[in-house]
Amino acid sequence: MGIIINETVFSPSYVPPKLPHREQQLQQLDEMLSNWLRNPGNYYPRVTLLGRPGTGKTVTIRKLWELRQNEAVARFVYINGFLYRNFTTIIGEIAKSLNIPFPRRGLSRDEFLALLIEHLRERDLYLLLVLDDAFNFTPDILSTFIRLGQETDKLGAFRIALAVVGHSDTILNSLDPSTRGIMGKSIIRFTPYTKDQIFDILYERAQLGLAKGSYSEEIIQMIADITGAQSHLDTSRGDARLAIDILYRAAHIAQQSGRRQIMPEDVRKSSKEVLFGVSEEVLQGLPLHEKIFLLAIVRTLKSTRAPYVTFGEAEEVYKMICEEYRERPRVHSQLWTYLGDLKEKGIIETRQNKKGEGVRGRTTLISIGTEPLETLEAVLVRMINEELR
Ligand SMILES: Nc1ncnc2c1ncn2[C@@H]1O[C@H](COP(=O)(O)OP(=O)(O)OP(=O)(O)O)[C@@H](O)[C@H]1O
Repeated sequence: MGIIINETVFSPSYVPPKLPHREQQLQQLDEMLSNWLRNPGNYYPRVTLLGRPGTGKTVTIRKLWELRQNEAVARFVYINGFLYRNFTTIIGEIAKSLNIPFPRRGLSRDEFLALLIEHLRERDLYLLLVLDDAFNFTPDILSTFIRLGQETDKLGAFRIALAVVGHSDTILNSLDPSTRGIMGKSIIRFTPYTKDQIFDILYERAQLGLAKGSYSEEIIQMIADITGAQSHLDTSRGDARLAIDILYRAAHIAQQSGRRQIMPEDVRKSSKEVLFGVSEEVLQGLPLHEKIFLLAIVRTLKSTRAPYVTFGEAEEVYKMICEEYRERPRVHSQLWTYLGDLKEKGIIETRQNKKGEGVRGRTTLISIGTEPLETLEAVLVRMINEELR
């Protein structure tokens, strides 16, 4: 049996049974929408979901629908802004998902909109319209659909609830003030996932999709470390999609090589496929002893085949390499400075060990997640040799 036991778990449209760390957002959405979904028509609910890519906006709104669809009178209509950008394709797609016969062209925008509302009234349909990745729409088109929800039919019913999904406030700021006013302040924010949060998400996904025993907590942690944000304010990371992708690719690589377990090197390879690896220029710019220290980390990781090494282990190996090269080792505190710099440059990751990880006391654990060790070692050795020649 292979490592990946359920492919669908890794597909983009999959909605997992649980959404760790999105309980609050889900509840907010529920409060804003579920009454209307059950008993629509009296008002126009609208909400904006904002957050960086991969922070769970789409999956959270899909989850809300999954939870409420049985009791809902309204329908769910999902429009992806990457796929449908101009007015006629959007309105055509709405009609298609409601099974409404609709002319493709020949009407003005206002006529199309009036026709849609009329069809909704005739068939007594209500819809929760989700405009995902709405930054792909021009402000003009977005405004049109925001305003559409304000229209009532002949009987005075509001037929539409609207969820606009985007990456940042820019999407609202680009609207004219009165349309922005319609969306109001009902914004739900999705902050970048921290390392611990990504860990939880990945662990659940691994349990659902991978064979038992094919992954270790350390492997999951390793991926969480390279993809998770340092804090909720760190917007350069925190993308759950990327993390899941790396896990999937690593599983695939391990499976392809006929193994039953994912190894750290699989993670390095797969993350290199999706992240930018370490550039040679950055390596070249490091001081000689920072290079040697990095080489020590690489060699320790290689020889132990573990995802992490301790600072102490790396320091030992560093001293040995210095001896080889007949270099005087730099002092302990200098190595700490190097470590900080290597981390800053995204070449290594560090974290404090947790209890029971087989290391006594609190130690700093060092890992390299984005570059296969072989290549890194070869490049470093070449650079160090050149410098010492
Ligand atoms: N809290 C979570 N629990 C489990 N899986 C999650 C969670 N958040 C995100 N994911 C998963 O991460 C991936 C990306 O999530 P999603 O598509 O919802 O992100 P998004 O914020 O809509 O991103 P984008 O702005 O790029 O569209 C999906 O596979 C989703 O299932």
